[in-house]
Amino acid sequence: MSVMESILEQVKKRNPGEVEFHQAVEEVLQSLEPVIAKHPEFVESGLLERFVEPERQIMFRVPWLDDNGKTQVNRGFRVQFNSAIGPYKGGLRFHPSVYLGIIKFLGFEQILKNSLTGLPIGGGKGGSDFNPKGKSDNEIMKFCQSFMTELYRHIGHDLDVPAGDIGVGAREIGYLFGQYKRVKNAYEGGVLTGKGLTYGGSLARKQATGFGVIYFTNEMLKEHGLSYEGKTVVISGSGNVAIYACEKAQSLGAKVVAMCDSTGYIYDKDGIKLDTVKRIKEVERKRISEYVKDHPEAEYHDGQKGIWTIKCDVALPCATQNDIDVKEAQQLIDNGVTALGEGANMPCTNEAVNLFLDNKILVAPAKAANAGGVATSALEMSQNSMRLSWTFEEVDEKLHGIMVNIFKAAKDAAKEYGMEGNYVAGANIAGFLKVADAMMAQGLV
Ligand SMILES: NC(=O)C1=CN([C@@H]2O[C@H](COP(=O)(O)OP(=O)(O)OC[C@H]3O[C@@H](n4cnc5c(N)ncnc54)[C@H](O)[C@@H]3O)[C@@H](O)[C@H]2O)C=CC1
Ligand SMILES: O=C(O)CCC(=O)C(=O)O
Repeated sequence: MSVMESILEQVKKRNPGEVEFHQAVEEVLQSLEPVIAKHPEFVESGLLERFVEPERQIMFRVPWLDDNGKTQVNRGFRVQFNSAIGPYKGGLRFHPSVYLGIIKFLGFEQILKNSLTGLPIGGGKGGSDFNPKGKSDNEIMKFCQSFMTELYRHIGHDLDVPAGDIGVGAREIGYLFGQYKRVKNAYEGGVLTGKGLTYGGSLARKQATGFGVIYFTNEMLKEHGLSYEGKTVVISGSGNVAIYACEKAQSLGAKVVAMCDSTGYIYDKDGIKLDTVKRIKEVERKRISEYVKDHPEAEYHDGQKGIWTIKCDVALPCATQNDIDVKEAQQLIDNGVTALGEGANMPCTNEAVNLFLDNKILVAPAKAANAGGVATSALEMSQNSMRLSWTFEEVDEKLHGIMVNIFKAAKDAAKEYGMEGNYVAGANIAGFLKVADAMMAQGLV
């Protein structure tokens, strides 16, 4: 049994049933085979065994009263995975599917993603199995207050800095920040990112992940003599990442023809009218099916997976994990897809990614392509420390520069390790080397 196989076996044994975490670890370990061959000291020092084991995992009860005065109990999580290069940093996800395995896979991916940004941030992730869908504002606030009443003792601007993810946007961050300030009796702006603009948030954070996906994929397309101009694009999701990926792709001349939510997808052959999607999702918080009321020429279809049967040049999964399996990947390939940009975290199964790569489809991996969000969170932390605010253009320019650098790092690492054009392996290797170097320097901790 190889070193990597035995580490993966150990991960499966130690974390039974946490299939998403196993999947994320397996994918990364595979890419690191050539790194280990070049760096036997990583094996000798047991670095990989430490790399796949979170530094700390916190699970807690979150009791709250619903609008009927009934007690509800959810479970809260924060996995502080790796602090070799900076304080733990990563979002909070509120979704009924959340359990320790999901948070652990997200925290693990966050280590490498945050390293790729070139900024001093370690990896962590948190969340709850709380379902915000259908809850009143009052219930969301009560839940957030109860969640923070426990979480506050585990976070801090030099310790662990949460932000948003699925189900956690500006509204939730506001309630979480308010409660943190109250229980700590201190205004510590840098303890959360994704804050509102009136209390320490950064311009362009809202747009950053989606814009970053397009900046990264655009670099990848350019490298292969292509561009977004005139390309047909399909985007899964209609949340924060999907909306701003759509906006930037459209501004580069692409035609985005489809988007979805967890119930179904819309197909507008003339191009999605993004203002309508923003109103439905950001203001009214309704279903994507509402779109066809404004645009009867468009189609709505129940079931979200059907979106991948639509012919496109570029596919951008921006919803959730394992959205694209082998079946959907094959449909995209048969329909002539050229490039895939992962906006969501781990939106493709490992088998689907390998199928794309075997068919010479360009793949922009999530850890690199969606790193613009956390990078801009780190820029928000910098502004909080300096007690000043940059303009939208300043932040956007820095974000663009970061995404260009990440592409170059992934490209160069892939080439150096004999896998030219494989940005999946390149991103894993480039992200890992920095963390591994810091872990070696810091000794057995
Ligand atoms: N918000 C951020 O800054 C970042 C988010 N991400 C990732 O991007 C993805 C989307 O996150 P956000 O846009 O922030 O969340 P969001 O809560 O704003 O939107 C989530 C979207 O995904 C859809 N969705 C959720 N579960 C689904 C399912 N089972 N099937 C189909 N669609 C589903 C929702 O309907 C919604 O359109 C997630 O994988 C998240 O981890 C990655 C980097 C940063
Ligand atoms: O902005 C952040 O700190 C985290 C964003 C996030 O959760 C992610 O990159 O997946």
